[in-house]
Amino acid sequence: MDIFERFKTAARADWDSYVDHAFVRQMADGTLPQPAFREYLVQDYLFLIQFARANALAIYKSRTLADMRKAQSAVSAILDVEMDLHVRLCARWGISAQELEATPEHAATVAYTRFVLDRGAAGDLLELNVALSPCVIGYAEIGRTLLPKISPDHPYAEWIGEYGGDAYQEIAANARAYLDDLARRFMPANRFDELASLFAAASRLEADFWQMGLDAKD
Ligand SMILES: Cc1ncc(C[n+]2csc(CCO)c2C)c(N)n1
Repeated sequence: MDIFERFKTAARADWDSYVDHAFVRQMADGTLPQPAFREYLVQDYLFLIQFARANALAIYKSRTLADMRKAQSAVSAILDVEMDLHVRLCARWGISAQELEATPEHAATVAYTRFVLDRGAAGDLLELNVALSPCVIGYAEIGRTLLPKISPDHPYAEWIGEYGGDAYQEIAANARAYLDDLARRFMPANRFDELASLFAAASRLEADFWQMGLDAKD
């Protein structure tokens, strides 16, 4: 069992509240109201900006060039690829770049991203990567579960195809292997419980992020 599987098992209820959230179920069956998805998209843009900062923090927390390069490639993936993809997806949903820039962060966005940045700032490279892992790896799990259930004309096919597709599955598999490597290097047995509760907290904050979308009023 790799470390990610051990965290998931220890945090089962919180993990399920995230990957099996009502937002995800409604996205899967196509009943998710469009305003909920739009609210999610706008806040996810703001989330990604902070997520890039958290990966930049991982460069600073690294003590080897190999670790610095891992974090650097995550930063460039977000800044050079993911942000553009996201802005284009938003445009197809009628959300302009100006609207993305002008919208303030929702409390759920602030809570999640600043929690990750704070734990990362106070802790070591492993702690920061544990805080980031539900985000990176959870989306691959959700995409993989949803992809076989949808047809190409499904309203959320593009989002599901992105995260369920081979390219993203490989990114997440690499992140999972890297987390395992970090745990082998930096996690004595007596650190497991503390890191598992950090993993559980990040999973709950992901669930709250979905809930923010569902609570959106048009
Ligand atoms: C709330 C929220 N959680 C996770 C992701 C997934 N995610 C975040 S950054 C990134 C790119 C990794 O290189 C991916 C896939 C998201 N977008 N929004």
